[in-house]
Amino acid sequence: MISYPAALALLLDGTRPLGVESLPLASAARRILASDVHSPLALPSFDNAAMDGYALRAGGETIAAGSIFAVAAMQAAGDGTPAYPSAQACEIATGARMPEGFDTVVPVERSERGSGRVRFPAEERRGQNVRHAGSDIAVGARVLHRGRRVDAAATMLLAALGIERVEAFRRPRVAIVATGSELNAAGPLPPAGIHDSNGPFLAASLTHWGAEILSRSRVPDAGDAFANAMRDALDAHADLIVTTGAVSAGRFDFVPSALSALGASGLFHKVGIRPGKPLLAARFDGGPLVLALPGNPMAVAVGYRFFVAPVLRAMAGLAPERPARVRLVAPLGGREGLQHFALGLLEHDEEGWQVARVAKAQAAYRILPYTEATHWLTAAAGSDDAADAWPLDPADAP
Ligand SMILES: Nc1nc2c(c(=O)[nH]1)N[C@H]1C(S)=C(S)[C@@H](COP(=O)(O)OP(=O)(O)OC[C@H]3O[C@@H](n4cnc5c(N)ncnc54)[C@H](O)[C@@H]3O)O[C@H]1N2
Ligand code: MOO
Repeated sequence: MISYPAALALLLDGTRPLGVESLPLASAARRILASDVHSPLALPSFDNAAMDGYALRAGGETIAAGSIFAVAAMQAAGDGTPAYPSAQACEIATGARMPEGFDTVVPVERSERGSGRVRFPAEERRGQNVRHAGSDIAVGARVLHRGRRVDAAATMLLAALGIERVEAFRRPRVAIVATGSELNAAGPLPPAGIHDSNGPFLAASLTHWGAEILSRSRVPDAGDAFANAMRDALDAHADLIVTTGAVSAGRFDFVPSALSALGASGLFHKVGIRPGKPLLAARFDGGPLVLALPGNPMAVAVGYRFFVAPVLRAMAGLAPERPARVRLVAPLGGREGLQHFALGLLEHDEEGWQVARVAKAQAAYRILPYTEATHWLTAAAGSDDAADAWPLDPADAP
């Protein structure tokens, strides 16, 4: 049986970054940048006031308490007047451009206004409350890296720089096939029926990642439906097909033989992990990778998190994810020789340090602990009281 690191290496070896497309910023939310972004502007682009108040030419290092200045003008945000050559002081709004030669802003709360003049009762420092051009970002600086997700913060930055289009990796095209004659859509169930939860889970996870879902089907354990779903996915030029169920050792576990009958070459079947051991990977020559996840819900969650997600990262040109190392409240446990993926909760100890606890009552068929967990935990090399912690959803990983 192949180990998890060896299985992952096989998958990543055969995965290349997808193509690149240019997108308007408004359509780029959650996409992954395919090239570095350099700033076309300085930010701020001009010296401006950090407070509503009075812009001054200070003269010396300080402005003595009780100083009186003549007020010549009002500089509002958006005003383009470059200079007031004969003025000592002008009223100014937060964000308004500092007129040429003005170097200091005194907030309005520390001023006493008279007619045509202003008095400052306390001593003030030269240079205060001015936001200098380029003090956030210099022209030409590399501000976002290739591989960065266009999240809300990146969107704010790109918009501030006036960048209208970005280069992003094409979205991976994924087909989802849930197998099982027991599966039903939401609604009343027949006596031995269950609701399909793996299909909706994968669709939600992949959508959140930013994949394009080509199709999501539910097929019984007999007949041609599975083969037809595979052919449809091939015709639609899927990059990846994710199936669930029918991959283990039982009489109805037809997925391995069906895939090989369709011409897919097996990469591995059964991995030294728990849960998710019966997982299978195959590839259609010149076509999509197939990840056939075992049917139990936690085998699907692990299959998505530790097999599908690393492939999605590689398709977006991203380096492998690095987990955080956390202190464990109690050892992870688990059987020797298998790599265990345990649901965990990051909590705070009495002193406020973050520590990890393994979620109670985990089993491959139990869904409730998954909804209560915050992270996946795996054993950290050489330590019983530490673990590697992976955000529950890989879309949240940097
Ligand atoms: N004799 C053996 N039996 C089993 C083995 C084994 O090695 N030898 N492995 C066990 C493990 S581990 C797992 S995991 C399961 C995986 O089996 P399959 O991939 O063949 O999956 P199914 O038998 O089709 O389903 C397993 C389980 O999951 C439920 N299921 C399936 N699809 C869905 C879905 N879309 N939504 C919700 N639940 C689903 C299904 O009803 C079964 O209860 O096999 C063990 N057995
Ligand atoms: O993958 Mo199975 O769910 O290990 O029990």
